[in-house]
Amino acid sequence: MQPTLPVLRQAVRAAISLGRSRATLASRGLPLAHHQPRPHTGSRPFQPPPPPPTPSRAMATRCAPTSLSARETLPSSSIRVLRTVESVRRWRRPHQLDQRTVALVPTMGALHEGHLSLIRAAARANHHVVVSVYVNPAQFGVREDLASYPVTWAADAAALVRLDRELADDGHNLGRISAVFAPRTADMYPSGFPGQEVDSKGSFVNITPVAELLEGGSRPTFFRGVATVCLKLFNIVQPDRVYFGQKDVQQTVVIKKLVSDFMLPTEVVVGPTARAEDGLALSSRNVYLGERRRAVATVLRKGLRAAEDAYSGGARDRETVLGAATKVIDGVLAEQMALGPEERVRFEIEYISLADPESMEELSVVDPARGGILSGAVRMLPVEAAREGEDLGHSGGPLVRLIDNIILAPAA
Ligand SMILES: Nc1ncnc2c1ncn2[C@@H]1O[C@H](COP(=O)(O)OP(=O)(O)OP(=O)(O)O)[C@@H](O)[C@H]1O
Ligand SMILES: CC(C)(CO)[C@@H](O)C(=O)[O-]
Ligand code: BAL
Repeated sequence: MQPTLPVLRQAVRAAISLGRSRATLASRGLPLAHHQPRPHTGSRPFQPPPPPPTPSRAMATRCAPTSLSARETLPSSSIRVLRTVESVRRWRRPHQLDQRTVALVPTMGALHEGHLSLIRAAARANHHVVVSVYVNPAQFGVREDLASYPVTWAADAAALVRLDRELADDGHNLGRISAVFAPRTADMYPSGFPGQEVDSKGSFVNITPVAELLEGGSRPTFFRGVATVCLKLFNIVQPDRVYFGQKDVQQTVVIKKLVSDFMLPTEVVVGPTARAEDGLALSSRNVYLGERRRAVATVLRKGLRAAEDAYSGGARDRETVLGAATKVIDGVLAEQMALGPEERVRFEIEYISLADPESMEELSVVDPARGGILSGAVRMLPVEAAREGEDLGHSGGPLVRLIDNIILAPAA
């Protein structure tokens, strides 16, 4: 049975006014989008590491050591492909001695312009850029669809080679892409993969309370997995700088705390959110929307922009700032629900937040000297009735969860 407009409206309001991390309508499962691997067309295929297994302790410890050529590179490029901790350490050592700066851009692959913008920023300011491509099972909840997370190795390799050429041709960069680090789970979790359950035992990094809020409320093991894998990556690569995207704003807060609380000798650089022309934040998951849902997926961005406008217009209190977002989101919902099942798009706002930029705690009033973070998550529900020949997105258009945010900068 599908929720009625008033019920959906009420859920949006409830989530906003209570600052909760889940709307009451939202179910707890978080299916991630499915993926069709793209065929490789090049003559020297980039051999990907095995796709992420559905991890189990037994599987992670059973994996055989990788035996690959010592000097593997991406096709037609000098970009080294490093697969083991030891190979990164060997690559890294001379750069420590010759005082060349090394930047790390951690990714889960399925590269898009957002990732590339981070790599460009890293190349501008560092001698060497290492891009890690690793779908970290520990940050996926047990009900999330780790097995079908997009894995596009050949396309990622081609994108990195293209970008590296662009960086070489542009005289303004200090460095280029020197290496891709694509490890296996057995290498990243040498004691055996600890599992994805909330009560899994293992060596974890917990950055609380920030990791429990908002995204962490919806995805209870998410930031534990992110902080743990990032600490591993930082220890392996020993980067002078690490680059993260503002799109995952709470992740940047968690990483900054990780770096400062564990005295890691690296600088955290946050790159702006790369967006499509209509403002939708680029995300690996957008390909699963299909044209109909893609057109409405900007609803979160529109709501956040309205809240930002309210703030710019002088509003400081939560009700007025977030009320502006609710009004816009309600309007989009009303428009959609007036349409028939073959035309409309259904969505659920999971949360809309106005939070402190350092703690991510909800604010009732914004102190302009500190600023704030407007953020939200929307669940784009599968279409109810497909039109004849309609392209519903990759894998038939599953539920897609999207996030976005706007930083309310502190007054100068
Ligand atoms: N649109 C974007 N603009 C800038 N940075 C981005 C953008 N999208 C992702 N990033 C950053 O790229 C890094 C790797 O992110 P990730 O590989 O998870 O991509 P993603 O598109 O966010 O995928 P997902 O759909 O799983 O959220 C993170 O630091 C993330 O914040
Ligand atoms: C930082 C990260 C690569 C850790 O797996 C991931 O959370 C991501 O892609 O944002
Ligand atoms: N960009 C965040 C990675 C994730 O959603 O798991």
